[in-house]
Amino acid sequence: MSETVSVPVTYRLDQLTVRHLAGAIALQQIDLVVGQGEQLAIIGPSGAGKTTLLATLACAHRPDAGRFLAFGQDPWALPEKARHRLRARQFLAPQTPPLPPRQRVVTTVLAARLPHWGFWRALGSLIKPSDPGAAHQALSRFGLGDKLYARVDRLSGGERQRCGLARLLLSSAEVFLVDEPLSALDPTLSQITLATLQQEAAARNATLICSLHQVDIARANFARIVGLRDGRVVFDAARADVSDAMIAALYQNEADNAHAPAKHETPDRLAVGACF
Ligand SMILES: Nc1ncnc2c1ncn2[C@@H]1O[C@H](COP(=O)(O)OP(=O)(O)OP(=O)(O)O)[C@@H](O)[C@H]1O
Repeated sequence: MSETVSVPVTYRLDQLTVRHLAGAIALQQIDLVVGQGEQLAIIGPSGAGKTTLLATLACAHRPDAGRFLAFGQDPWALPEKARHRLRARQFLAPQTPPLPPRQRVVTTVLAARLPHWGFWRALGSLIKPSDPGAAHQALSRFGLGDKLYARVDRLSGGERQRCGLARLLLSSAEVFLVDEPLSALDPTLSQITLATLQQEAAARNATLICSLHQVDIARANFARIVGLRDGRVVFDAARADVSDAMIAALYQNEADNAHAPAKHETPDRLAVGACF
């Protein structure tokens, strides 16, 4: 983000370092400024730190060093309740949303409204969905209108992923942090899904930060691209300034490592499944 443009800053990271519980550094010396309403893609090889960065921005993962401000505040200097309120302004959509398997889709999608409902309305909606029309509309935008009353565990992986994103539409979040939303989708659904996310973000001037493995899609659809590798920002540039050589360097040696086991594929993988 250009410092001369006077839009409110959603995130400011200065020399941020993040470790996982095991002690391994996942992000190091990250400098990043993201303005309200900006849309940017984070790309980089597997294990680069994309998911960790999104979790950190969502205030789900505490940094170890450096400065982190979300909406101008240091979330980790706030009391827990205030930090929770800050989290509620953001929607973190994980790659595999942790949806209750036996629930109907309509109930799952409407859960995005729970923070705004009182106890009795929330309880009542579990028995009789309180606004199925809104859930249907959100699902339809992701091509899932016919799944309103399906059970979550009868959905395909890609349907489940879009069901999680339909929740995002019903949230009141000012920031969408979306982790690999296209990983289980075919090319047509990928286009629909990304267009829906970008339109919704633009319509409510929400900040959209999306991690993507599809480099071509990132370059075609996002004005700003951040390249991460080994936990560091390799480039943070306008799309027009991202060259094929920069992309090649970002993914260099990926093919050599293709058969090595990913070191983060462990059962204790960061639990950032919540949508706030
Ligand atoms: N719970 C965890 N405990 C320890 N290390 C972890 C944990 N989760 C991730 N890591 C490590 O942190 C680094 C960044 O992982 P992260 O999942 O953020 O990368 P990524 O770019 O999202 O990868 P992918 O594209 O494969 O999803 C990796 O080295 C990974 O092994």
